Amino acid sequence: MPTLATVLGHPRIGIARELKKSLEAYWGGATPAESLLATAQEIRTRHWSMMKEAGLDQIPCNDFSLYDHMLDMAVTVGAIPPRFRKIADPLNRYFAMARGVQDRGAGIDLSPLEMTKWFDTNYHYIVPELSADQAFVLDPARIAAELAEAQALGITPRPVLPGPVTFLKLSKFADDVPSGKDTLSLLPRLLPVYEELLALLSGHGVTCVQIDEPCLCFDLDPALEEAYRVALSQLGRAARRPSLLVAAYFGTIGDNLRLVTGSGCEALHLDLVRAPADLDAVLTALPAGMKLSLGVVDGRNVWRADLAEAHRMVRRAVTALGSERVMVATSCSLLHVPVDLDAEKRLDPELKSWMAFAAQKVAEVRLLADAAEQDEPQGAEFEQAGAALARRRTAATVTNPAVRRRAEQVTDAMTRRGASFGERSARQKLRFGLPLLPTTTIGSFPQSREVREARSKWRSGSLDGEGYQDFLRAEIRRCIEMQEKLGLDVLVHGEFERTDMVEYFGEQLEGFAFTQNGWVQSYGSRCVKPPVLYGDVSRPRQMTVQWSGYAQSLSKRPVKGMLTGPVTILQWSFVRNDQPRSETCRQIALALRDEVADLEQAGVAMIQVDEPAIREGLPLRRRDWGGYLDWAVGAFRLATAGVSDETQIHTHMCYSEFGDILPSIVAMDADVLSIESSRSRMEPLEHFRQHGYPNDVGPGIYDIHSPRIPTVEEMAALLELAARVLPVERLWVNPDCGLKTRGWPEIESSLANMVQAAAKLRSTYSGR
Ligand SMILES: CN1c2c(nc(N)[nH]c2=O)NC[C@@H]1CNc1ccc(C(=O)N[C@@H](CCC(=O)N[C@@H](CCC(=O)N[C@@H](CCC(=O)O)C(=O)O)C(=O)O)C(=O)O)cc1
Ligand SMILES: N[C@@H](CCS)C(=O)O
Ligand SMILES: [Zn+2]
Repeated sequence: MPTLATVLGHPRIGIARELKKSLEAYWGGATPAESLLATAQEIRTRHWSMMKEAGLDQIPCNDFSLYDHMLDMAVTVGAIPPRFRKIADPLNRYFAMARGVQDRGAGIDLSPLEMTKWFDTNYHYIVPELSADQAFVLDPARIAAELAEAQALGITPRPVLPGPVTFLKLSKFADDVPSGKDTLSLLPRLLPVYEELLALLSGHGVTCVQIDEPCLCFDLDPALEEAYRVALSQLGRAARRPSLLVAAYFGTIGDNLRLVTGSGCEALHLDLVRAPADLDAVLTALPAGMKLSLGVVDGRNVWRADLAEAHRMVRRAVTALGSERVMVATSCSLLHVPVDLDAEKRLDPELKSWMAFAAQKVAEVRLLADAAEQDEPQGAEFEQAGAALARRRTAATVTNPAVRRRAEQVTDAMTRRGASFGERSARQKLRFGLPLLPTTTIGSFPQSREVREARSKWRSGSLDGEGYQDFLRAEIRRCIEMQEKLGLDVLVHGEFERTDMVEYFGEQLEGFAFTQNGWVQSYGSRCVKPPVLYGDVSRPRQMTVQWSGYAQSLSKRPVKGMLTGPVTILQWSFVRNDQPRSETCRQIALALRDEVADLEQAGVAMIQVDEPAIREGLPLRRRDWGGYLDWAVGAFRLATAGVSDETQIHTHMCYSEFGDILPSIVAMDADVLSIESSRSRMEPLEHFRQHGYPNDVGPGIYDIHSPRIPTVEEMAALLELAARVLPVERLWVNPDCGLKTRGWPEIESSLANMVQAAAKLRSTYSGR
């Protein structure tokens, strides 16, 4: 049998974000469920047909989702939290779990499930919420329907399931379950449902199922290791089942390899882009008869594969195992890359020749599988790929000698503020004269339809540069007036000029390129278009001074300058893979350092440098954390430490648990740190207390992910909790994150309540 070609999953939003548009139309009541379901089916059909035509041997199914694949699995195994069970319609219930429901007239207020980062990616999954005595019941309707759809197209579908251990490890218990209980304890109850599902799939003619177990790339504690031992061998022994491909990705499987090799499962997938050294280890350890799927085409980036290098790996595997035991695959699901490079009409042709999106990666996988028997791969495709790579390695557009010289000259002193936080804080207090518990926001205000339309008109030429600038200045003015009216103490300009907090900065910097359709799902219907960082980074002009400077000129209150930090720009871009990420990050930091200096020079006395992605960038293995955190914290400090002691540096983080990297957050030495904390009822602050976090903190008290308007009382209660944990003199009052996804009326009410909540606490604490 020849070497098979496959991928681990496909993007699902559609090249023109059809799923996003259809979802939002359905949620807004503009279209019925049937039209959403029809769009979803069209997208699936198009993608399956494309993969079939490209000649993939096994094609993923059940990797599609209307919102999120972890939420889908929760529904499939019947993990529906009690508060949603009274919603009879399955689709309404599904979206209620994802987004919450509030109908004040009807007295309904259901908070959604939590959402958090999917490993070290910018994708957010819905966290399944389990009860202490959780029972699991199979609901195979969706999987079976999707399978039938795929089979009707004449393809060989390979259903993809989040594996039972990863599913439980990434789940949480509901708040009323006493802490200390491990979700893995539910494994004995969950496994029979997986067995039942496998039997059902087998009955429907499925020959292979992909069990996604990216948690195999973590360091396993004894409980997790035991869970793997039990789960994989129990599934391996299951009586009636298709063959099982256990997929580990996003890192090295390392020693955890033995948990799969000893399991009785038929195949193992490894991420050989992240962990090329795993190949040798697996070739000696793989039991006779077990197949190996080689993740040699990068599912996390947009660069064309080094086909010669990938081919060498395939050859090593084929020589050791025989071609029938080898599959060629992408390193992980293609969820993290855009759909088709051919749709890009404006990219520089040379840069484009270095790149590959999902459709091109599918072709690369096929090509490599076809060449598996050849010692020297032949053909135009291999030659073209080699030539493009050679040109990329020597391209003048990639290297900027001045940037390199400057990066080499960075000194430790450049990463240190002049005075200690205590001294800086005293000077800043004198300068700003802020009240106890100062109120502020995180930066963005609604990206309304008008804002998006104005930008769209400017981009298409129907609004000229001056008109667009006037429009943005009017938005800023309105935003400043509104914040003054609400009584906020520290203002922001509102970020109306940004499409996105990374794309905007990429657009201002040299070394980045942009796509027209390079959308990647971030969560639910929300997408991002990561810029492509291909060369040395420099700042040809000021990026934000005109907006922040203008905003500051409108008010006597301080207006925070607003930048995205170097690690977040790096993390949320498609980054060059021809030099270490640390080097690229340092270049971005230097460009930001210049912007920070210009803001300060322009009279902007508070500057916020957002780093929401710092935790996300953490490698899966703990032994790699120190190296990453050193350069990541160093880059933030390099970007921010050039200012005077009287200039106040803020930073902001969200979407992640920060407890385990607190020493590094302390080392960032920002004067003020705002964090997301309202949904977890200030839980993160306990870590801050334990570690003695020394600088100012703004714990979010307003959940901006939900349209519901928090009351004065509930926000005051959250502040009260915060004040019990940290000194009130070091607390700020703010929402969890930016307000760009919200509407004006709801934020006016919410912020008014937030200001009142601060006033309430201020009167309690100021006399003490
Ligand atoms: C803070 N977050 C971010 C992450 N990653 C980023 N790269 N950026 C982030 O901000 N990761 C963690 C979180 C994730 N959160 C979000 C929140 C919201 C979005 C979001 O709303 N995305 C938008 C796309 C934003 C954008 O680029 N907009 C463009 C294009 C707008 C558009 O669709 N235009 C229309 C025409 C105009 C119209 O009529 O409306 C069109 O092209 O058809 C812009 O503003 O110009 C989304 O739509 O999903 C993402 C992550
Ligand atoms: N300043 C940004 C941070 C988002 S994480 C915003 O307010 O949208
Ligand atoms: Zn945020």
